This record gives sequence, structure tokens and C-alpha cells, in this order.
Amino acid sequence: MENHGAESTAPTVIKNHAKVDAKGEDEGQIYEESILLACRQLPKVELHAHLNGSVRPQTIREILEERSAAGEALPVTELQLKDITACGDRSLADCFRLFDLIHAITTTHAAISRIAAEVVRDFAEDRVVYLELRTTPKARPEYGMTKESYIEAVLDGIGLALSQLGQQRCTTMSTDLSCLSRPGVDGGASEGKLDVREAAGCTPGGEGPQMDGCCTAAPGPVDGPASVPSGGSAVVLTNDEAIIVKLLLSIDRREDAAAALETVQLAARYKCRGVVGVDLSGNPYVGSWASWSGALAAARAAGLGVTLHAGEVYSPAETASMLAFRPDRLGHCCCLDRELAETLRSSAIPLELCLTSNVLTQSVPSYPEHHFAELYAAGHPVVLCTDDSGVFGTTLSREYAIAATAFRLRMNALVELGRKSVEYTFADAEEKRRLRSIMDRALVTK
Ligand SMILES: CNc1ncnc2c1ncn2[C@@H]1O[C@H](COP(=O)(O)O)[C@@H](O)[C@H]1O
Repeated sequence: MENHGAESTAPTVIKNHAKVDAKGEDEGQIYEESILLACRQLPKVELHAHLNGSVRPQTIREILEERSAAGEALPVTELQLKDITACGDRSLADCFRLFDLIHAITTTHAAISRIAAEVVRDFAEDRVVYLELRTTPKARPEYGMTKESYIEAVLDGIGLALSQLGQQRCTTMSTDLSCLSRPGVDGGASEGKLDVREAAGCTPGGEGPQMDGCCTAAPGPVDGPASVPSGGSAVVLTNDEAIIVKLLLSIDRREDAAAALETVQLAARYKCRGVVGVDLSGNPYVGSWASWSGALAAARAAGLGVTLHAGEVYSPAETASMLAFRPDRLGHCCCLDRELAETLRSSAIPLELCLTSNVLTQSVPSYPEHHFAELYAAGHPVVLCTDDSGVFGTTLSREYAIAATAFRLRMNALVELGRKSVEYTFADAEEKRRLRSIMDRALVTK
């Protein structure tokens, strides 16, 4: 592996406060701010992000305020709210208790749409050019919600964000080139600037997204090379860098075979609306593989991508069954014995790796000891992802900055990581071509 080669005149060091508190100051040092800023300028691919885990803490507070103002009894106590909105070390078991609390708050179609819209905007702001968002469809009869209407609410939110992103790009062209400058998840240090060539592709009011089949923010006819950022933290976007968003439907491990099959059937039905695959997730201590394997085989037969959370805890028999199933991708794989690790390596199944999630939940002991290092060095296909950016207080750029520091990767190695990630997406051939060309330009200019 290579050195990242960052300049280091009086660097601002970002610390992981949870680790600082627990283990002393130096262990909290995880990257320099200059590296984070550089990572924010890289086009990136996010393949493992759970919708309700990516919710902004502020949104949770605001939804509760609205419910309180409407005279509703609140589903969480002050203490629980503090727990949800504080990012830090938590055991996996704590995480799943937290997700139940978040679900008790985000109960309505409006809340789900809002969260989906915000999550898409946050990833776009972080220069994610391709996002596969995943969520578990939920039926809540008391709120008039079916699994189908839940999916519609998510798609509405994605569509709203894409249309807003498209409008911001186009309407601001004539007046203010810094229109994409808005507070970011971690402080708003990045600014978006539009390439003037976009002007030719903009219609007054902007173009809306195409939610029927393809979820892309305002693609325009201009296809020119990316501008080289003039310095600082400006992110320069060109029209063909508009974020592409796809949806995966998750099967929760608490669900039985019938519920899992229902999710797969919904995913197949919503293929024409941007649903590209199915995920198996949820508390790894719950349920058994045999309950969902039939539904997952049906997903594959229906032409859907399949990705599985595997080996988040040590569960060798189940992990062996999952590897034998040969899904398109796997998430985590933190706890494998030597034999399983060898099977994984020879399978060449791409891995979605979530550094901060795994460290904070103590699935791996520290960033430098994360299995990313070994797999990356061995040339195994790996993709850096956030998992639950709201719950773990991270962004994809931050995960890249942590990887750059912990594994001593240069910027071009990170671009190459993003470029390879394109091959593991569930995007179609044309979308992959477009994404490859974005990555290639970044490789040349960084
Ligand atoms: C920390 N590692 C993890 N391991 C396993 N499953 C996880 C997870 N993080 C999130 N989820 C899954 O995603 C749901 C929240 O998003 P949605 O309501 O579906 O949008 C959680 O309830 C859990 O099932």
C-alpha cells in the first residue's frame, strides 16, 4: 500500500471523540482536515446506506417537535432522544434498540419522504455521484401505511431531492454560481460551484427527475470534461455528474419467509421505478438463513441484485451458507475464521465495508486493524460505504479520509477505489459508462 503523501504544515487534526474519551487523546487522531477536504472533491460511489440509519439527528428532533405540537404522545423519552442524536461507540445490540426508536419516530409518509430527500441531498453534497439507498418496507396500518405506500413515500422523497438539486443547478446559473453552497453534514466546509457549460443544458426552472425507471438529478445535454477545482474546498460539478440514485429493498432478519418473499415481489414490481436489488439486514443475532434463502433465490431469478449482511458477528455456519449462495455483494464480513476468509477471497464477491460502523460497534478493534487493509492489499473487490451516516455521525468523504490515513492511501488510490466500485453497482451498462468517465477524469486531474 502507498503513502497518502498529504502536506502537513500545521495540520488540523480531526479526532474521533468517542475513541478519545475512551482511550486517551492520541488514539482519537484519525485524519487531517486537509485530507477530508481532498476526499470531498472526489466523485464517490455509495453502495451501503440504510435510509433510517442515515437520518439527520436534527430531523429526528424536528419530527418530534412537530408531533408534540400536534398533541401526540411522544414515542421516546428525553434520554432516548439524546441517545439517538449522540454519535459514538455503541454495541450492535444498542444499535438495533436505537433503530427501533428511530422507526417509532419516522412513522408517517411525510417523515419518510422528508428523510429520503435529505439523505439524497446530503450524499449529493458530499459529491456522491451514484447512490444505492436501502430500506426495509414497513406496513403501519395505524398511519395508513402499507409496504407499497412506504416505498412510494421513499421514491417521492428521492424524486423531490433530485428535482431540487436539478433546479438549484439550473436556476442559479444565471445569477449565482455558488448556488450549491449549503451547510454540509459536518460543518458545511464544502461549496458546490457550477460549470458554466451547464448553462446550455438548463431550462428555466430546471428539469425534473425521471423517477419512472431512472433516478437521476437533472441530466443535461452538455457532456464536457470536469473543471479542475480552482483550490480551496470548491466542488465543481458538471451536468453528467448529476447523482444517480437507486433503491434496494431490505429484508429484516426478524421477518419470516412469507414477509421476505413479499419484499422480493415488491422489489420486482418496482424495478421500473429504480429498485435494483434486495438486501438482507437487521440484527445478526436474530433469525436463521433458511427463512430467507428461498426469497433471495427468487430475487436473483427475477433479475434483482442481491446483497447480504454477513459475518457482522461470528456465525460460521450461516456465513458459509451465505457464501455458498454466491450473492452479488456482501456487507461487513468482519468475523470470519481462516477457512471462511479463504472461501471469501476465492469467491471474489465484492465487499461493502463500513469502517466507522464496524469500529464504533466494536465488530473490529480499530481502524488500522480493519480487514479492509488485508483485502485491499490482496486485490479483493472492496467498496467503502457509510452504513448509517446519521447514527454513526459520518460521511462517505470522511470514510475515505479515514481509509487514506489508516491504510496510507494516496488520492489516486482512492479515486481508483471509487472507479472500481462502479463495477460492483447494480447500475445498467450506460450508467456504468457514465460513471467510469467521471472517475477517469478525476484520476487524471487529481
Ligand atoms: C450497524 N449495522 C447494521 N447491521 C445490520 N442491519 C443494519 C445495520 N444498520 C442498519 N441496519 C438495518 O437497517 C434498518 C434501518 O434502516 P431502514 O429502516 O431499513 O431504512 C435497521 O432497522 C436494520 O434492519
